[in-house]
Amino acid sequence: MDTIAALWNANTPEAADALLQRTNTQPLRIQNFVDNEFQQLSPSATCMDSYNPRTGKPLIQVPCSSHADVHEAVDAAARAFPSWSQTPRRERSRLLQKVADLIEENKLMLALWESIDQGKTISRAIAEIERAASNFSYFAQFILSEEGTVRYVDGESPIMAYEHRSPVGVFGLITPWNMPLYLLTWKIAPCLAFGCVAVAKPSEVTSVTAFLLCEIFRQAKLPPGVINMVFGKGASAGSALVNSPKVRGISFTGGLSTGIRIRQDTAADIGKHISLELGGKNPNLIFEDVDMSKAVPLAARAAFENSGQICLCGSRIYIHRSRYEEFITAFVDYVKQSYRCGETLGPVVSKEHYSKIRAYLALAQRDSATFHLGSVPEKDPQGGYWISPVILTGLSQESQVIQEEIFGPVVTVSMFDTEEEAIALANDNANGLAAVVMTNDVSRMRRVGERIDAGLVWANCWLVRELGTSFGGMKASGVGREGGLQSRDVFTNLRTVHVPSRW
Ligand SMILES: NC(=O)C1=CN([C@@H]2O[C@H](COP(=O)(O)OP(=O)(O)OC[C@H]3O[C@@H](n4cnc5c(N)ncnc54)[C@H](O)[C@@H]3O)[C@@H](O)[C@H]2O)C=CC1
Ligand SMILES: O=C(O)/C=C/C=C(\O)C(=O)O
Repeated sequence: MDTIAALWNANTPEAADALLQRTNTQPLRIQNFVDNEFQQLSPSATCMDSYNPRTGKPLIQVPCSSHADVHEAVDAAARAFPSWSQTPRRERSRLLQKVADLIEENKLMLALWESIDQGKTISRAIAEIERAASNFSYFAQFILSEEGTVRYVDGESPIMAYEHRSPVGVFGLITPWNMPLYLLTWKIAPCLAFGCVAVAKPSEVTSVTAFLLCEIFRQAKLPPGVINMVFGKGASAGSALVNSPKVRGISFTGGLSTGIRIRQDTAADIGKHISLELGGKNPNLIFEDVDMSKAVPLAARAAFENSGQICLCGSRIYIHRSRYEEFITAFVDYVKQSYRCGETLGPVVSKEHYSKIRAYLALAQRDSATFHLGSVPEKDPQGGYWISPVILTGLSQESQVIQEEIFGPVVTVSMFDTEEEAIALANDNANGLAAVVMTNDVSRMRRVGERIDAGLVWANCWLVRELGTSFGGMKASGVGREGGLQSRDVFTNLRTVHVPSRW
C-alpha cells in the first residue's frame, strides 16, 4: 500500500477510521524521506509499532532507521548545502512560503492525523497546525528584512567593519512527541531560511504528521537533499545523527536526560552548534488581589492544555494563603466541568508515559497528598491511555511530585504568605523554563517577574507566543534560545569583516 497516499487521502474522521480498519491486516508503514524521495523499505528492514493513544491499538509502523540510513540522509544534505546556502534569500523565502501555504491548505487533514497519533483534541491540533504554517511564513519574511551592524573606525585610512553571517551547514533536528508538527517546523523553518540544510528525526512515538510534511516538501519542490527525514529510535537514529562529524549543529527539544546525553556526546566537537530546549516544572503564582473568575480558568488552562504535555504548562500553583480555600473550591469545580476525558481532554501519549505519570501519582498517595480531583489510575490502561485531571494539595515542597517534571494532567497547589516567599518557592526547582504571575498590581508583575528563574514569564496570561521573541529556558531547562534573532544565532556563523577605504 502507498502509505503516504493512503494517509493523505483519508482526510475526514470517517475516512481515517475506514483506513485504520483496513490496515488491521496490512499495516501502514512510514518511510524515510531523502533527496526529496520516499525511500523504499527493504523487506528485512526493522520496524516498530506506534500506537493510537485513544485505543491502545497499533496505529502505524515506524522504521527503525540504522546508522547507515542516517548517514545516507546526512550525505544527501551535505551535497545540497553548497547550492542551498548560495540560493538567494528571495528564492528561499518563496519556497518556504509555499510550504506554509500547503500546510494551511491541508490543515484539517494534518490536524486530524495529529489528533489521532498524539491523542490531542482536534481543536488543539488545529491550533498547532496553524502555528506550524506560521513558523514557515514568519521565517520566510524574516530573512527578507534582515539587519546587520556596520561600524566605521576612524584613522588614516578609515575602516568599515561589518558583520557577515553564513549558514552553519548540515543540522540534525530532533523533536519530541507532545507537539509533533509544531515543534518540528519550529526548527525546520529557521534552519532552511538561514541557508542550512537538515536531517530531521521526529519522535518515534508520533511520526505521522512529520511523514505527511515530507509530501508537502515534495509538492513545494524544495531542492533534493535540503530537508531529509529519518524515522526511528533516539538511541540509534538520533544518536547517529548527533555523533555524525558532518552534522555541524543540533537543535533538540525533549527530555533532560536526552539533553544531557547530547551534550556529552558532542562535548569534544567544540564547533558544533548546540541548542537544547528541555523540560519545565513551571510555577504559577497567584497573588491575593486577583479576580478569581479570571485566575481559575487561566490556571486550569496552563495546567491541563494538551493533558499537561507542554513543557510550558504551569504544574506548580502557589496561591496566597488568604485566597487558598476559595481558590481550591472554585478550581476543582471548574476543572471538573471543563476538562472531561474524551471530550475536552485527550489521553496521554503512550503506555510508557501513562506508567510514568501513574508512578508519580502513586508517590503522591504514599506522601499522603490530598487528591481533590482524580486518583491513581489502573496499573494497566484499558483501551487507551486515559488519565483524568488530578489536583493535589498537602505535599511538601521537597516532594518529587513538586520538584520533578511529570508532564501530564497533574497539578499541585501550595500556599505562600509573602511575595518573597512566593519568589523563593518558584525558584526552588532545578528547572527554569516558564512562569505565570497573576496579580492586578503592575509594579508587582515586574518586581516578581524579573526575579523568577524562567526564560519566559507571563503576567495574567499564558502561552502567548510572538515568534520574534526569544524562547528557551534557564538552569536545567536548556541551553541557548530560539526565535527571531536567536534562531539566526543558532543556524549561522558570524564573522566581522574589516575593509579599509584606502590600501
Ligand atoms: N518539550 C519537552 O520539554 C519535552 C519533555 N519531555 C520530557 O521527557 C520525558 C521523556 O520523554 P521522551 O519521549 O523519552 O523524550 P526524549 O528526550 O527521549 O525524546 C525526544 C527526542 O529525542 C530522541 N532521542 C532519544 N534519545 C536520544 C539520543 N541518545 N540521541 C539523540 N536523540 C535521542 C527521541 O527519539 C525523540 O525524537 C517525558 O516524560 C517528559 O517529562 C518529553 C517530550 C517533550
Ligand atoms: O511555542 C509554544 O507554544 C510551545 C512550545 C512547547 C514546547 O517547546 C514543548 O512543549 O516542548
